[in-house]
Amino acid sequence: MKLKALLSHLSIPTVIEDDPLITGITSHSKKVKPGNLFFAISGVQADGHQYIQEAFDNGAAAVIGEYDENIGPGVYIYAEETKRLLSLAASFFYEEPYRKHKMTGITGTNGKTTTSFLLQHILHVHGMTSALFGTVYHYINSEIVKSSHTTPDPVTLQKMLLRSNDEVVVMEVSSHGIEQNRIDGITYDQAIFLNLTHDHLDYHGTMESYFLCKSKLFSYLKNKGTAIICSEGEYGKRLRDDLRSKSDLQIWTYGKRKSDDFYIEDVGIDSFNLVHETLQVTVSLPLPGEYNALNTTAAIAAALDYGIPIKNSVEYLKSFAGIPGRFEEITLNNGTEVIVDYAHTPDGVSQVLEAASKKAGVRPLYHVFGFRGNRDLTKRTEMIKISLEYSTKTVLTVDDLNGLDRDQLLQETKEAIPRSSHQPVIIEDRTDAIFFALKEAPANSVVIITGKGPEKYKETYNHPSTSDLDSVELYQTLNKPTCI
Ligand SMILES: CC(=O)N[C@H]1[C@@H](OP(=O)(O)OP(=O)(O)OC[C@H]2O[C@@H](n3ccc(=O)[nH]c3=O)[C@H](O)[C@@H]2O)O[C@H](CO)[C@@H](O)[C@@H]1O[C@H](C)C(=O)N[C@@H](C)C(=O)N[C@H](CCC(=O)O)C(=O)O
Ligand SMILES: Nc1ncnc2c1ncn2[C@@H]1O[C@H](COP(=O)(O)OP(=O)(O)OP(=O)(O)O)[C@@H](O)[C@H]1O
Repeated sequence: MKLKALLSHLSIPTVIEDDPLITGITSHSKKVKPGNLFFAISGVQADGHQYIQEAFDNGAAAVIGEYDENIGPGVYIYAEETKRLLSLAASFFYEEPYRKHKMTGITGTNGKTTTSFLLQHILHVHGMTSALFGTVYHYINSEIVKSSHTTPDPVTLQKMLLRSNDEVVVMEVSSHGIEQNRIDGITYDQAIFLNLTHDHLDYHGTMESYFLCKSKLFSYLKNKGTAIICSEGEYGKRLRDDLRSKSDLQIWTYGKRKSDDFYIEDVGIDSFNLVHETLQVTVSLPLPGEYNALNTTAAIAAALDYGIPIKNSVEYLKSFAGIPGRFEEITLNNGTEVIVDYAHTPDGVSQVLEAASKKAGVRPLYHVFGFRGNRDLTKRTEMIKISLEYSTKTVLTVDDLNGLDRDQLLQETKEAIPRSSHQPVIIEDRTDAIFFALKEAPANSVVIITGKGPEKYKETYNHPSTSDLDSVELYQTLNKPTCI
């Protein structure tokens, strides 16, 4: 593609003489290959304008930056909002690959992974191929691809859309992805709003700006595209009302009220009732908890929008095999049930502990969790309070240091503990904390470990490169009953 054609698409006015062939697009100077177009971006950690010389040294054909002065030895083009332009340029360069697919974007504080797995399962059993881009992994052309971001950077994202030959692409869309324009240059057929609760305030500052960011996903819908909105919670209702007043979208709500287009009732341990128009069906819960009845309903509604009858989806979900680290269960030799879950927000922890305590009934419930360094500090006290409320014993440990000093994270964790007669136990090493809970919990109890799900431990533990489930399995092995 020629540079001038690309600039014209981006509506960047310029009078340059050269019109070099652009061989690729990047915003990282070290990834520049000869003939690439480099976008200089001012980021959180670094300023791409400092690397323009390096980009030219590596063979950049041209650079687009936000400094209104000629920088470097080659073709430099001034433009505003290089983050947005990078995404638009990548989409145009790869010939708008979203057009090959039916595109689903899923956003919300919690439940994106769960809902995307449920929807993908329905699509597959129905015989539709689908890609999945998300936190646990990306899945393209029936192959698993490692995921470093929930919503990848724009160039990676456009390459993935190009590479995928799948009929549908189901994408988790994070608020970071929206805020950083990673999804610009994509138009969605359907978008799902799951919920909005306390998280990421270190990044968004206030719930209001977090909401405005999340709701922006719906401006990427095509004309008459479908908005599927959970109307539980104030933000879902607000989004529904905002969209109803100013768009020509098909808006479907789901929730616990009869006024919802998809209405759920009688959520039990194993099943719930779903009502849509004149149809009433009993749905077997693919995962425990009322929140999963809502996630399931979102997936069923999305599938219906793609032409899959509700009764079929309900049938297909009976063979759903679960999701790594989302209410993943293992039973110990002494009858104790262990649940590994990814809950890492106050709402997530509250929802999963409610489901776990229903499971436990009168049996003791032990909860092991910790916090990630350098992340939203303001949610921590609330999470500990919720844990103390539901659990017989709370064992606090460390999640990931994420660049923070271990002692500092422990100090911050201690400071987050609310005054209460019922206090948590603190055990620094995560594996030790898990072993402690498994040993201490009487036979036939329930132990829930939250925060990391399937992720491997990183820098902080005595058993690095294991996951919570690995630690539970290691405990089982070490405590095998001996046969006489
Ligand atoms: C805070 C944040 O989100 N940062 C993301 C952002 O980085 P940035 O633009 O601030 O980049 P930067 O590191 O400051 O560098 C600025 C520019 O200089 C360039 N540079 C830098 C160094 C160099 O040698 N040469 C060079 O050209 C960089 O390529 C970049 O263009 O854009 C990058 C490319 O898209 C992301 O990789 C990076 O994600 C960081 C690593 C990250 O951890 N992000 C997390 C918080 C995130 O995005 N998470 C969400 C899920 C959240 C959730 O729901 O839990 C996700 O979608 O994954
Ligand atoms: N609808 C929901 N409402 C509240 N909590 C939920 C909901 N769905 C899932 N959770 C909780 O949140 C945890 C994370 O779920 P999931 O991975 O599906 O969310 P996510 O939005 O993809 O999170 P992330 O983007 O951080 O990976 C689950 O393990 C569960 O404890």
